[in-house]
Amino acid sequence: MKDLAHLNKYFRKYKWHLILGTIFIIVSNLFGIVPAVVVRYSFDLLQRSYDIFKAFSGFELQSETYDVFASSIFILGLLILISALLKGVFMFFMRQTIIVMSRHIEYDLKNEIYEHYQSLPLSFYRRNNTGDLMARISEDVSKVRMYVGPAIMYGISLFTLFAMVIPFMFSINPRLTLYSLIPLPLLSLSIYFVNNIIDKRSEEIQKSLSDLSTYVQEAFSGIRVVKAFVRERDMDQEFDKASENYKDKSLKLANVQALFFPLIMGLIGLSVILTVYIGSVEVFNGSISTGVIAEFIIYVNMLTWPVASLGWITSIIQRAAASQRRINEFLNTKSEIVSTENLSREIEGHIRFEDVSFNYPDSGITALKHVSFEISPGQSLAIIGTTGSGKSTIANLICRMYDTTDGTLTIDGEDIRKYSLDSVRSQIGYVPQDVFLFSDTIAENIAFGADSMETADVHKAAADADLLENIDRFPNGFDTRVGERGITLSGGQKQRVSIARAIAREPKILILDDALSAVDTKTENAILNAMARIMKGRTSVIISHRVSSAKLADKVIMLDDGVVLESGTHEELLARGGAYRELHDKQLVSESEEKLEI
Ligand SMILES: Nc1ncnc2c1ncn2[C@@H]1O[C@H](COP(=O)(O)OP(=O)(O)OP(=O)(O)O)[C@@H](O)[C@H]1O
Repeated sequence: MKDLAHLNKYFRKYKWHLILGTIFIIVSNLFGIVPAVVVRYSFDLLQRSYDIFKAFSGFELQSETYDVFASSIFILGLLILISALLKGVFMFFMRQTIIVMSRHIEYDLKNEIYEHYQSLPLSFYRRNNTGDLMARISEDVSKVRMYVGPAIMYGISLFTLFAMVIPFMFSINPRLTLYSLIPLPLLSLSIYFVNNIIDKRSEEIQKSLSDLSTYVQEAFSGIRVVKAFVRERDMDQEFDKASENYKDKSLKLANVQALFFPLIMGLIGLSVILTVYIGSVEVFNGSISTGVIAEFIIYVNMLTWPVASLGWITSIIQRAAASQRRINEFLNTKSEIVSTENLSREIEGHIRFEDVSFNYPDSGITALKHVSFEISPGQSLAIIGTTGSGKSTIANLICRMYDTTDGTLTIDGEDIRKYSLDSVRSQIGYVPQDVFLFSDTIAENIAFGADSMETADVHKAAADADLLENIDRFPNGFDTRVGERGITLSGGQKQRVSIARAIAREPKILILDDALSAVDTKTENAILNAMARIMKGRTSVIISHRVSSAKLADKVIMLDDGVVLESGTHEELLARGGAYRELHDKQLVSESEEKLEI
């Protein structure tokens, strides 16, 4: 329950909704009680009028007695109608305040979680899967909303109604009150249990539905592989299985739901029978009038729903507490990547790694061992190495996705930790290894890195990334939508959109992480030449498996298993005749073989 305390700040924020809502609940309950009292008066009036009516039998006055009775009943009926109307009006206000408050809190909480997610480091995203992140911001928040909305509303209503009605009933007749209320706790308990079963089964359904959608999503994003390997029938059968599982779970839920209403109706019926029986005994004893029986039946009906909702409210609160616990778990996760001095300034692009070692926090893998190198402002550095040698890790450290385990990384002579994260990252153009495009237009994808960008700048970036010719061939040009994750573009086109996005923001440091792997050597050369022009006065880091990417760089370092094997210029390394030379010769041979095959 203490987990729900996180929401108190929101109750404070929306205190007027809560206070007004409570007042509306009390007033609407008051207007609910009035008809019951009026019904008692009406019954008693009927009894007395009938006695008088009989006594005047055969006299002229008899019809007058009837007229008086009829007009009194009319007024009482009108009173009931007005009370019902006013109750309805105040119920409307009650929902307009409390349920509206719950929607505001839901909105605020979602924003709070989303904002917090964004501040968390990459390691957090590696530890938690996307499904879990999404579930906490959608399903868990919805469960919490049920607590701040309906549960609070029905809880206050229940409390105020009990406080008003039960003492009133006792003041009329304690024995009848006790008997008519006996089945109600039973009702509350059974609803609590049935509701728990319903919730558990609903959760199972939710889980099988999410399995089903994950399956479908994966099947469609991998549709190329599915078709190429002719696995459609197999995938069909798998879908059938997942779908059947969902159907079975839904049928099981329908069984319990079918029990819900008969149970409530049965217990209400029991209360009414007890009220009529004990009420009749009391009438015979002369302690109450018959009108009280009718009045009590109304009270029992009035109390039934709130009592029934007690079981429901309890299970909502339990579930909300569990959901809020999960949400708090994420909200209490703090990012260890924080700025020490919030330094925010324009950088020149001087990067220095000093004896840097790095272990990935989750796997414990040592990706870099005592790495040292330096890039002066405006210089370009190529990092060449085999798979898993630690090249992307260097890019991750420069973008401050992680902090070094040992050694220091400085930018313009200042430890990278001193800079504000936004300040560093906004001056870096990063082209990641696994290109990610948003399902938007090409122009929007290129302009993504800036708050606003002129069309001319978008076109210039596309031209520099050697993309213009391709775009001109699309019927909608820059307004071509790239489909989910860029499915409508070729691998090389996607890479070049990603490069255009990075250079469009005119970064001080540009990092290309194996960004030219999907383009041929000719395009690679064209892009690198354009890059040399654009990056004049800016620092660039070109990560690649291919020696051909290193030719134009001012400096080259060769990595192997997290260690810098060789460093120098392309020519120096070739002349040295070491590992770089070996790789160069091997790649030269395979390239000429490829050309021969063509
Ligand atoms: N997020 C991660 N969590 C744990 N270990 C990682 C993570 N990313 C990379 N590694 C490990 O760190 C080592 C270096 O990986 P890195 O991605 O830097 O290599 P790379 O040289 O860029 O390889 P490639 O050229 O294949 O992309 C590898 O052994 C890899 O398994």
